[in-house]
Amino acid sequence: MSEASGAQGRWLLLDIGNTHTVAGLYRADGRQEAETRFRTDAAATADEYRVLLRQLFYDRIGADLWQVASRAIVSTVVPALEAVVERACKEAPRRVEFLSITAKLAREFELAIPIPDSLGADRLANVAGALSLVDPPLMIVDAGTATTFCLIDEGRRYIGGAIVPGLETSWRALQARAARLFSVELVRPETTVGNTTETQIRSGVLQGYEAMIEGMADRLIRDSGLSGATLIATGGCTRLIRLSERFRLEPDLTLTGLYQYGRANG
Ligand SMILES: Nc1ncnc2c1ncn2[C@@H]1O[C@H](COP(=O)(O)OP(=O)(O)OP(=O)(O)O)[C@@H](O)[C@H]1O
Ligand SMILES: CC(C)(CO)[C@@H](O)C(=O)NCCC(=O)O
Ligand SMILES: [K+]
Repeated sequence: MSEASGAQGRWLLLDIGNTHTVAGLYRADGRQEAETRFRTDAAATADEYRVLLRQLFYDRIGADLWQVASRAIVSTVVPALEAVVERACKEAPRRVEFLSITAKLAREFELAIPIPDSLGADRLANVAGALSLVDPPLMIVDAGTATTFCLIDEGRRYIGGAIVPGLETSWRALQARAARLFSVELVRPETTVGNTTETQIRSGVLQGYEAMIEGMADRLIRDSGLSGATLIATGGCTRLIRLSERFRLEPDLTLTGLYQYGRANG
């Protein structure tokens, strides 16, 4: 078998968030070969997506993504980009099957909520990913543009959670409204007691956010009755803060879930 044909049948996994898109190239056996991250542009065209993805992956795998990918599995929380990425796949030089995560697809958990279609595709993927790693009950926190919490009970039922403005989202909102506050590099301070504007911002924005996540986790577990739940954390913001040891960090959780959806569907 030639090198080129040996590298076919890869799965392109795309987690399109409101701020960033994470793209992974996976083998059908679940092994990750490459990952890349770029800004989400809700106005991007199918041609732009195809070229951008080809370039980003060429740097990592030294091959043309569109020659090696056989399918694309996509979670998007930006509705306009679903059709765009589907077209990018359709117009690729070789056939790339397109699968978009919705509440209607086959999955290995139940959605025990009144409006299943309203749940973000990234959260569906997170639940699928978490269940492939640990036994329920479990709670997921994903800290991005928004910070989402998802609760899954012992019977593999998603029962609900919470949505909180993201760390950077809330800090930017405050900067826009407070005339005397200025931008600082978000480096975590060891103490919550700041004695300059700069150190107080670092304390409040970073340690304050940790306190929110730790406190919300306690309340969600208390109110759901899911005592003993395993706590899983993901999202780029988890790099800026330090959560307690009870959180298991899984940076690739959403991609892992997209892979699980791919296995359950086709
Ligand atoms: N690979 C990375 N290297 C350094 N910092 C990162 C990285 N990924 C994320 N971050 C930091 O974490 C923040 C949030 O990242 P993440 O990608 O999870 O969320 P987002 O892009 O803000 O949201 P969304 O996933 O909703 O688009 C970023 O703004 C950045 O400060
Ligand atoms: C909450 C976000 C923005 C997090 O990315 C996304 O999952 C979303 O748009 N969700 C829709 C609302 C919901 O999940 O209930
Ligand atoms: K995300």
